[in-house]
Amino acid sequence: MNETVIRVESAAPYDVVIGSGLATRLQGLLGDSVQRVAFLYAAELAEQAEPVVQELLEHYDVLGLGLPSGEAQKTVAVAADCWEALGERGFTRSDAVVTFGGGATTDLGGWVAAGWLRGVCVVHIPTTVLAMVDAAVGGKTGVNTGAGKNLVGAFHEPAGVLCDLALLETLPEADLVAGLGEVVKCGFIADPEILRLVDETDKLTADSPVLAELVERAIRVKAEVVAVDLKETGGTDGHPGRETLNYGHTLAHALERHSGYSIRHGDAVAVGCVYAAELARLAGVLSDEVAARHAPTFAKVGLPTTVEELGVEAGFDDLIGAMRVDKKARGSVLRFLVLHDLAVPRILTGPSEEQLRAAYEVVAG
Ligand SMILES: NC(=O)c1ccc[n+]([C@@H]2O[C@H](COP(=O)([O-])OP(=O)(O)OC[C@H]3O[C@@H](n4cnc5c(N)ncnc54)[C@H](O)[C@@H]3O)[C@@H](O)[C@H]2O)c1
Ligand SMILES: O=C(O)C(=O)C[C@@H](O)[C@H](O)[C@H](O)COP(=O)(O)O
Ligand SMILES: [Zn+2]
Repeated sequence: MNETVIRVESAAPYDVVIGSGLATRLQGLLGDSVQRVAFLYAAELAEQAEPVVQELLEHYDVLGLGLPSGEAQKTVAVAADCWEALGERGFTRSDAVVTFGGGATTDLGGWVAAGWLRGVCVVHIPTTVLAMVDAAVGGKTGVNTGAGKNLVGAFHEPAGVLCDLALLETLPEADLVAGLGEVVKCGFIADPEILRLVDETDKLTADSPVLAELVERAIRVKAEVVAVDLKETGGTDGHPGRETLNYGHTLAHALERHSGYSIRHGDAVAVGCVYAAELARLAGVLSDEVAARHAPTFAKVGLPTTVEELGVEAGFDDLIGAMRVDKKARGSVLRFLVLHDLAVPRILTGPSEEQLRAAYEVVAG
């Protein structure tokens, strides 16, 4: 397969490489001064990780750390265990972390790298669609706390991201579909061609060329946004900057927390985007037509579009508390990323409780 390289033009630019059999790229990304590499991998992916481990063993002193499955690894305790292991092995600032797994692993592993000695080199090898198009790119790292999702973390950009599409062959269909939640999100916030491709394609599988194009397009959206506003301080000319990537996430994160993290992030994002579209329509800033395009497009790839389809039992009052710890909130004022049109993202500040509830009725199911 041909390689595609997308450069993230941030303060310390790095490449996102899309291709197959990319392990041999690691040495070039890690540089010559690295002696020790902590290889943080989703333990259930030990077999898929073997070629990467062999490559690392040829060049480095490797500390393998297998992590719990999925969201269970995104805790302060798991990160603390990793830091203890790095300490015992004498990791210095010239050593590095390599992650291998889905978004939960790149978030946790990225934060371990961000925290160790206040920041060491990290390279991500994402193994899910979601991690390739979103979590591994852009340097947001972190873990969950009792109050909610991703509440502790740091911005810590990788030295590179290696997206081996062949790894998607073992990804369960439900996880592949969930990853498309973030891809369709990118279609609405920035690249409507994504929506056209989704509307015109019947089934997206791991080996489909359309999937490869969607992955590439979504990475380009993310790379462009984080290059101009890494730390989410805001955009210019009314563009919300990095907060754009948070479309649908205010409700999504609250639903994830309420479910005890038993639902997939990408599924929750799909419902959250339908909610944000309805909220924007009720606030009078989005047309009926664009709002109505949301649910069918997410549903086209097999994503849920109501809370009922997500399998979560929650009323509005069960969720509003968690929505208030959303990072876009300021004091007691909620701020939502909404659209004024396709690819025209804006912030909606302080919608009324009546609007928040009315929009929820539409997605409740
Ligand atoms: N930092 C960011 O910018 C960012 C962006 C989006 C999402 N996220 C985070 O990413 C997480 C969701 O990531 P996810 O959807 O990748 O889920 P995940 O990391 O929980 O992975 C889902 C499951 O798939 C398994 N898996 C991964 N790759 C596989 C493969 N190739 N074959 C077979 N099984 C495989 C994992 O081990 C896990 O059990 C959430 O915690 C979310 O908050 C972060
Ligand atoms: O990269 C970003 O910025 C995003 O908002 C991308 C989201 O898809 C991702 O889920 C992110 O982790 C959410 O960020 P958070 O700051 O709300 O935790
Ligand atoms: Zn997300």
